[in-house]
Amino acid sequence: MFDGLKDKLSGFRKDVEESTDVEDAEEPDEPESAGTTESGAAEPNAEAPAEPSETVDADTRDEGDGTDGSDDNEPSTFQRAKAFATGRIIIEEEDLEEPLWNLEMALLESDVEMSVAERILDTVREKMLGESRKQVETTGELVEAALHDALLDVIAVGQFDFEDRIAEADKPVTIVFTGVNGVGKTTSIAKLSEWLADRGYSSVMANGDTYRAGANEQIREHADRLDRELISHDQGGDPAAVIYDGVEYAEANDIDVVLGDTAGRLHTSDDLMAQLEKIDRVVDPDMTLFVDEAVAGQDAVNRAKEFNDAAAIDGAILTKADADSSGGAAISVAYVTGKPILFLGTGQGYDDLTLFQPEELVASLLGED
Ligand SMILES: Nc1nc2c(ncn2[C@@H]2O[C@H](COP(=O)(O)OP(=O)(O)OP(=O)(O)O)[C@@H](O)[C@H]2O)c(=O)[nH]1
Repeated sequence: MFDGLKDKLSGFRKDVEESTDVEDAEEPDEPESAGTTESGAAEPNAEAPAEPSETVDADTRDEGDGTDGSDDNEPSTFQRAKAFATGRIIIEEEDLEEPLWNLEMALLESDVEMSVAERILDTVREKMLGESRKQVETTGELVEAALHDALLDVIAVGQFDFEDRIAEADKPVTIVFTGVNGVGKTTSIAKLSEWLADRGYSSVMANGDTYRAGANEQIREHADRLDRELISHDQGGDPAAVIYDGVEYAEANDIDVVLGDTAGRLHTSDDLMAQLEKIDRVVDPDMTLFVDEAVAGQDAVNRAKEFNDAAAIDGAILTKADADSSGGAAISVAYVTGKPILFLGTGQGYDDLTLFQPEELVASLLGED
């Protein structure tokens, strides 16, 4: 999952390391950095000899000089001071120019939305040139920390605990699903029904997609396989009325959650809005979830924005993440809509629905797990 993006992010780390290595190699063989660094920080040890041939990552090796008698495995205060004094863990703006340009291109190629890529670059730049550089020991760690914060900043927008939300809401909880056809919306409803059952919540499906021929049969197959009740009306019926019947059924039968499908995009966003507004008026759903496929990349991001503009969504489910190498939609949807991704679809089975956890995704993208 998202392997292309993982490779590109590790490319940035290498770029920065190479760019700072070149700088080191070019440094003059004198301790002329004594005084004040470009950042204005005072030199902790102006006597430290410069060692221009060393790379950034070698700077914390204990050279056995015994200056402060510290543990062999720990970089000594002297060594940290020396690294700092010789500028080896200080990243200059110019060191970042080319790596950041490459990173921007890599993000855009991975279908990360433009404003999201810019936000990531701004955060990386700020973290790498800012105070945090003093707390890390190598360029690799600095890049890692900056990317971690920058990715989390965009991915975790609006996150809430879905399970808590279900647990705390009055029952039945009504969830309406919206999104274009063909992206895995119906399968996701079935998967969520199973996910809820695994956590002790019963659910009923209501087919508000009264627009498309064959929609009833399609969702019926899932309902039958999972042994769930399905509420449906004939094609051409009123979607709000179907979901209303679903809520009535849930109330009468002590069912915890109503999962209401809808017809997705109608002819215009006015139609869509009118449909969802009517559902809002008639059943006042607890959540409206937008479903799209991760593999659609930039198209999925644009649709998420469109649907959120037409009728506010509460969160998103990205399907087919198992088949997506780029990761652009997973990185971008929350930042662009202000609403969180709540689940990833990770396969065709009913169990292939994974709660979206920003920290875990970032760790996996950066190879930290
Ligand atoms: N690999 C993979 N396939 C998926 C995933 N989710 C759905 N699919 C497959 O995508 C295909 C379309 O799924 P459906 O749920 O039928 O999608 P749909 O026709 O868009 O449903 P509607 O949106 O209601 O029209 C099916 O073959 C699903 O098995 C997923 O997370 N990973």
